[in-house]
Amino acid sequence: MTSPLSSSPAWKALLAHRDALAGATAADHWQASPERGAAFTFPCAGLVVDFSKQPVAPETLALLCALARERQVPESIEKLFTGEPVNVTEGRPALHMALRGDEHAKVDGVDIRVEIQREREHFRAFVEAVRDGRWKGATGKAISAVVAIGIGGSASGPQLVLRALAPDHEGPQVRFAANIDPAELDQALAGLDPATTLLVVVSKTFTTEETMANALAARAWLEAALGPAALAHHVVAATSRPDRAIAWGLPECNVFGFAEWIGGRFSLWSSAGMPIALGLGMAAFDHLLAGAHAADLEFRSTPLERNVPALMALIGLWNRDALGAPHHVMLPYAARLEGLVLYLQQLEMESNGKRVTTTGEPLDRPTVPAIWGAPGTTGQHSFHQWLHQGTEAFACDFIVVAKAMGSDPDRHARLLAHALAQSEAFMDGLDVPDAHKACPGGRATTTIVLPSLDAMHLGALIALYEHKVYAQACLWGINAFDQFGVELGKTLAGRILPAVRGENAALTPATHHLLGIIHKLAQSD
Ligand SMILES: O=P(O)(O)OC[C@H]1O[C@](O)(CO)[C@@H](O)[C@@H]1O
Repeated sequence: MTSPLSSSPAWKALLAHRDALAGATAADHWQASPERGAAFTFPCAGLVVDFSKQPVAPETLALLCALARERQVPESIEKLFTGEPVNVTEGRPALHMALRGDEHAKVDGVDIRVEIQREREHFRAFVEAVRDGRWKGATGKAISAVVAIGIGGSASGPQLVLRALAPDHEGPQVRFAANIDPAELDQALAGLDPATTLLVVVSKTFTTEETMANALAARAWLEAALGPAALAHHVVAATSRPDRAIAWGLPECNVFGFAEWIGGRFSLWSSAGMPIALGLGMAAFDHLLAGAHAADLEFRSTPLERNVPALMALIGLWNRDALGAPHHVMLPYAARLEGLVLYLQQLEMESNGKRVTTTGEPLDRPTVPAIWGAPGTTGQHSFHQWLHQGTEAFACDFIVVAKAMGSDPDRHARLLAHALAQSEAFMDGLDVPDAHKACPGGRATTTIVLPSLDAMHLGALIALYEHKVYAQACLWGINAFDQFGVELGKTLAGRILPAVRGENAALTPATHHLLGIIHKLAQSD
């Protein structure tokens, strides 16, 4: 049984400390200690993370680290890296780090490095053949476009990375189709020539409804133009169930495997990252892995007091559970990091959106806050009003890139000025007599600075958040690696579908009522 946080002596000490702080904000702490910048800023894997605008005093960090020790976070980190079955409900390890470093040797007594190496070589040879034109389509033409079909963790990582890095790399254009809404695949295929298009079906399970329906439709599009024999030249799969991909009709050599102990939302480092490697090249893919590996090494070996992912987790817990902030807003000040918000929503909310402990007892504290956001400066003209003058408590992460991206250093300077201005405004607010114009300030923010937006630093950034999520799960005593909550909707959709199609199906009165409205409107002129 995992003991509840509220009975923990370290947690009680933190709550007493919170009460003693009497609502002191980061601005108050800055006023008391103008040197605090250096004390609350830490490097990690080439990034620099500034926690100085968080409402924490040195003693807060010390107490949070004591809590982490009491909750055995260092031991849990070691369990993660040594391949213990930290995914307790599914009885398996979560060893995505093994895809980006070779110090993780064994699962169930078997040396996993051999299989990882074999899969990576198969993957590398294929990616290079496609990119240099040796891989030919059914009519002898090289591939110039890739359509990646997958959803959730089988899409959002590659989408994030490609949107961030494709402008700096040559390669085939890569499009995505995730949603079962036919509009999405139609749009992804629009204007493409089947003879020069490669379909990459990414699905850990190879059963996900959206992916399988889209894959079938895309296959029909291909075969209508090139005939059934084209499949072997134009479709590949990345999956942990190669048997299913082969049964679906793919030749074995077109199927790129990855292990079952790689969770979907942690899979971009595996063959599920195929769209990344095809779009950017193997060198960039290797750099992405290297950046993440650097973050892994630091997470595993740095003492808690300077361990950035652990501090992100602890300060997140402080804001969520001690100060009661139900929102965590992600503000990448880089248009090319647009995909980060959706990616982090799945990573954090699918992992830690839980209400029971690893042993099934109800939790006595709230878990992950709602994760949402948008790139700055776009979001400034949308929800920032709510952030500055709304009534809800939130914490926020700024992600900024120091070196200019794009064609115009001056607009990059303006972008940075806005990031700095927002972070200052959130902390200091505006104290004026006109209540309509006053901003309370006192908002908690962390700023993560990337020297430049490249594969290495992006890999490190993603790994920081992965490890934050795990450390936070350890603090709450929950399993970050399952997602049983998503199953209910899938089962119900399967039951309701016949009725939507006009066939017989038992519906609840409420669903019957709503479907009646939809059917009526669908038939109206
Ligand atoms: O890769 P698969 O098996 O198609 O699953 C896609 C996604 O569906 C989920 O299982 C549930 O949304 C995610 O965890 C996963 O990333």
